[in-house]
Amino acid sequence: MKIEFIDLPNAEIVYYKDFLSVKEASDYFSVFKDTVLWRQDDIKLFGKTYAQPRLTALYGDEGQRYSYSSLTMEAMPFTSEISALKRNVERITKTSFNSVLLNFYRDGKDSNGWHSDDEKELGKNPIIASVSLGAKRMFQLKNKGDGTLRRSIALEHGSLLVMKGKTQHFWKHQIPKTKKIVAPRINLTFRVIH
Ligand SMILES: O=C(O)CCC(=O)C(=O)O
Ligand SMILES: [Fe+2]
Repeated sequence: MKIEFIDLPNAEIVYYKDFLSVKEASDYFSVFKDTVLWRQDDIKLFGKTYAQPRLTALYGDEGQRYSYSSLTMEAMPFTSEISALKRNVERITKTSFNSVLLNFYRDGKDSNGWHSDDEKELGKNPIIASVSLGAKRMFQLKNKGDGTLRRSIALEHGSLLVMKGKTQHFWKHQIPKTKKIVAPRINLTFRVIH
C-alpha cells in the first residue's frame, strides 16, 4: 500500500490513498448509505441554532458518548460491517478504537467547518483514523498560529487519513462546500474516547 507522510510542522499525518480497493470501498459505501441511522442535528454557534450541514451518526462500544459543538451523541452498537472496517483500520494503525463518528455529505453544499478534534475525552494527543468513501472532497488544513500555512489533500474513494501526535494542537481542518457537482460522500472517523 502506498503511504504518504504529509510533511507539515507540528503534525503527524499519514495518507493511505489505496487503503481499500475500489470494489471494497463501493460495497461499504452502499451498505453504510442504506443501513446507518443517519440524523441531522442542530448545533449552537455563538448563541444561534443551525442544522448541521451534513448527516451524522455515532457508533461505538456500549455506553460510549461523544460531545462536541454543544451536542452530545450516544453511540449505537457497532454493526458487523463497521466492525469489519474497524479491524482493518486497527491493523494499519496498531490502535484499538472504541467509537466512530460517521459523516454523510449529501452533495457539494454539505460541509464540515474549521475545527480541531480536541475534545477532552479524546485525550491529550488524539489519534483519528478517517476513511473516505464516495465522492472525492478536499480536506484542508490550516495552522492555528500562522493561518497562511495551509495544505489541501483530495480524499479519494477508499482512502485512509490518520492524524495523531500534536496535530490537533497546532492545526485545524475542514471539508469546504464546493460549487462543483459532486456525488455523495461518506466519511468514518475512528476515535478513542477515554
Ligand atoms: O469528512 C472528513 O473527511 C472530515 C471529518 C471530520 O473532520 C470530523 O468528523 O471531525
Ligand atoms: Fe475533524
